[in-house]
Amino acid sequence: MELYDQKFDFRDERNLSLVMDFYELTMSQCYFNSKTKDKIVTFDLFYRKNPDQGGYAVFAGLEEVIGYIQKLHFTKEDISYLRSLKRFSEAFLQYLSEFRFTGDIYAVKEGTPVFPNEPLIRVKAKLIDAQLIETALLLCVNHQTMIATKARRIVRAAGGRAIMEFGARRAHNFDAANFGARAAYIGGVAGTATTYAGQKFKMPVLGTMAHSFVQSFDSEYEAFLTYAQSYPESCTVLLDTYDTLHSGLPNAIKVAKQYLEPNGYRLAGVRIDSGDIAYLSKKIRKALDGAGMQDCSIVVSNSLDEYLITSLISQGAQINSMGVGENLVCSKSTPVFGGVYKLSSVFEGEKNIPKIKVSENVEKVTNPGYKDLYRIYDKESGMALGDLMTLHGEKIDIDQDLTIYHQMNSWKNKTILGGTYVIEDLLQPIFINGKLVYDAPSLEEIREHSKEAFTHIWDEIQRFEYPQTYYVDLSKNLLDLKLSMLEEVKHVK
Ligand SMILES: Nc1ncnc2c1ncn2[C@@H]1O[C@H](COP(=O)(O)OP(=O)(O)OP(=O)(O)O)[C@@H](O)[C@H]1O
Ligand SMILES: O=P(O)(O)OC[C@H]1O[C@H](OP(=O)(O)OP(=O)(O)O)[C@H](O)[C@@H]1O
Ligand SMILES: O=C(O)c1cccnc1
Repeated sequence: MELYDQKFDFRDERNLSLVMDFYELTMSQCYFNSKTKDKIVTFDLFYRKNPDQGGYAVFAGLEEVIGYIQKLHFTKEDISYLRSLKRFSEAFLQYLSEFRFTGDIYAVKEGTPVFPNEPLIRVKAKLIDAQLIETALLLCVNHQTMIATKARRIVRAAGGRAIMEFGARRAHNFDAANFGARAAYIGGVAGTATTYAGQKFKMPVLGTMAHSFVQSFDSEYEAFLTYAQSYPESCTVLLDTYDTLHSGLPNAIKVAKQYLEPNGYRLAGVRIDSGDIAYLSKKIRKALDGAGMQDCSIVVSNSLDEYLITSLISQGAQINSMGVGENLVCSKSTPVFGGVYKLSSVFEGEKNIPKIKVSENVEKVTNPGYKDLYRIYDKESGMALGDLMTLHGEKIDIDQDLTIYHQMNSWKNKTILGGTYVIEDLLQPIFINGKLVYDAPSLEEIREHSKEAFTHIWDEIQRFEYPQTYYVDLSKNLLDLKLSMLEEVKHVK
């Protein structure tokens, strides 16, 4: 079988099959030894809390999930290693050596705004197949969704000013830098400083210059001039190596006037990387404008995040674009996205038996059953009214009134009048019987989809402070099932 039977922007040639928690393998051997081996089950991947007390997340990481599943196989070396652990029978190792994922996977499109407790990925597969992919699914989705969400927040704060992703040097490792750049692009940044990400994911690469460049010349002027001579059409100089206002700025203007402009070019930009950004940027704007350089951009950087950016803009800082590193690529304020993967049902022949995970903490009680997920839009405004989980196969007639229920309480419900709404099936087929059926969009298309999808989400959901909670509701059938299962569990206890 071809490792990749689909065109992707990025192909990871590494064999990452064993990037799985050891218990996936030990449990799978138990399934193999028991009659549960070929049992068909369903799992949901979902998360419980929005990052940064925000109102949403941006789903990302699916393409890497697809790549992993397509390639998932155990090589001779993998099998030898597993044998050396003395935990696995020869029969099971033989089974693993022929293993390929054979199940169905449905998922939300990358870039889609998503909300707590709804299935972002739904797996229907043999128990072993569904178990073995758990770690990779969570790893890819948790990382990239976290970064895409952070990027979206930073881009929103920037209010139309371009954000450059500068994080590779602070990223936790190579993959975090590259996939972080990819996810940031989905979240709306203009490009990345990480050249590899540009090459592999076909996203724009951007950048200015470092302090070391300026330091390496005898004078700051000479450094700026040398750079301008090499890149007369796209020269952005760094002002703060010695003294932003008294050395960097006059030298930048001097290079513009004495070299660039006489040769028919303009100084593209100046970057500030320390000091009081609001104060300095205002002074710099005034000086540049006074020198007839209204088109020269002011780029700022220095541990920026969505809150600092909001503050700088409210202080009247004169900023055209920003470089953001550590707070974006490490999602410093919310460094973990808590996606989980829970069993939701088991098939016995054609019969589907819903399963629930109970917790003292009401928020941690899972939504049972093999489910579908719909987004409901107001027909007139096009705005999303909420998301609805139903039992798989429940039909929604958009000409009829639709009552949607809170995830725990039947008295908290809302009826949407028939004819006033439209629905979107959010779970797209990705794999059917192990075969990839998804025509993966390009990264550019994913980014566009994300931007467009957010125009349907009310601003009240997207704001940073105390955002409104987006409705993620249940159909009556699903709520009744959940409540009756909770009652049953109470009796069992
Ligand atoms: N006007 C401002 N309002 C709020 N925060 C600001 C403003 N100007 C700069 N900042 C932020 O304050 C922090 C200042 O960082 P820091 O204390 O390291 O000073 P610095 O200017 O970077 O000094 P250094 O010369 O050591 O680089 C940065 O995160 C920066 O983005
Ligand atoms: O602050 P962040 O949001 O993480 O953005 C990246 C930072 O990395 C660079 O600094 P660094 O001191 O590493 O190198 P430099 O000499 O190029 O400034 C750059 O100047 C930014 O300040
Ligand atoms: O191009 C830049 O200015 C840049 C890139 C990475 C980190 N800091 C700055």
